[in-house]
Amino acid sequence: MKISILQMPVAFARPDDNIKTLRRMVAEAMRAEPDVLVLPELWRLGFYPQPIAVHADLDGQQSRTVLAELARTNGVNIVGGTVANRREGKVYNTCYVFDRTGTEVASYDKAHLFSPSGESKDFAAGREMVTFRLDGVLCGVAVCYDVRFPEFIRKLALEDIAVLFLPAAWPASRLSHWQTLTRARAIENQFYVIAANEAGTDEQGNHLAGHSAILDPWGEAIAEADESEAILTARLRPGLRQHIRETLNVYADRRPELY
Ligand SMILES: O=C(O)CCC(=O)C(=O)O
Repeated sequence: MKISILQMPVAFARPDDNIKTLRRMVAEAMRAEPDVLVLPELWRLGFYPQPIAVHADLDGQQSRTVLAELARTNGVNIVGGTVANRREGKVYNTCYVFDRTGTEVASYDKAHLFSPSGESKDFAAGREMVTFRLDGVLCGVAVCYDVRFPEFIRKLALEDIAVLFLPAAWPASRLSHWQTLTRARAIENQFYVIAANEAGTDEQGNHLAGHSAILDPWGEAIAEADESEAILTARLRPGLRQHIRETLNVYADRRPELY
């Protein structure tokens, strides 16, 4: 499986400009013939204009239409970052996933909302973990702040996912946390982590960390971006996870009766 992360620079509260950037970057990324494209968190708006209910995409319709079309016309799977979407009077921070035919195969509402920035007041929290298959590979998704909750990620790991997608809008001021936590989740769970962050500084002065990375199940970054706009591509090795688990099998040595 070949994966390309689109480390997008996001224009604050300007969906049409962001959709243009997305289309440009998808066209460029497709030259490497990836199997999966991965977008960052809140790529349509930035993190995040208020009141969010006014800016949010109604039931994700605009975003889902664009993502489904890009998946279908390019014949590529898309893990669509996240989109603020309004449904039943609430706003969720949701990741939509599409297969190569443009069919939506999963959607995940971010479960842990970042209270320091007020996200937990403005958004409603998801209530479910989500797994899905892309080209037959079992995958899971978590969003940004979710990475700070290892018990949540471990639950996804116990579903036996091979790849964790992690769209984010992670600030530059906590870059070391981003790098450490994403790597730790890959090492402790022995799966691939596809950490897809935004790039640049938006009009509100939010300085995003960039540094998207593709981490293998040994915790090595097989591809890593710097701070600026980037398309980051790497091929996952199908046998590596199995090999690592045969060498150092933390799953066999767990003591769940103690915790
Ligand atoms: O956990 C952090 O430091 C950043 C989290 C965040 O920005 C988010 O969840 O959107």
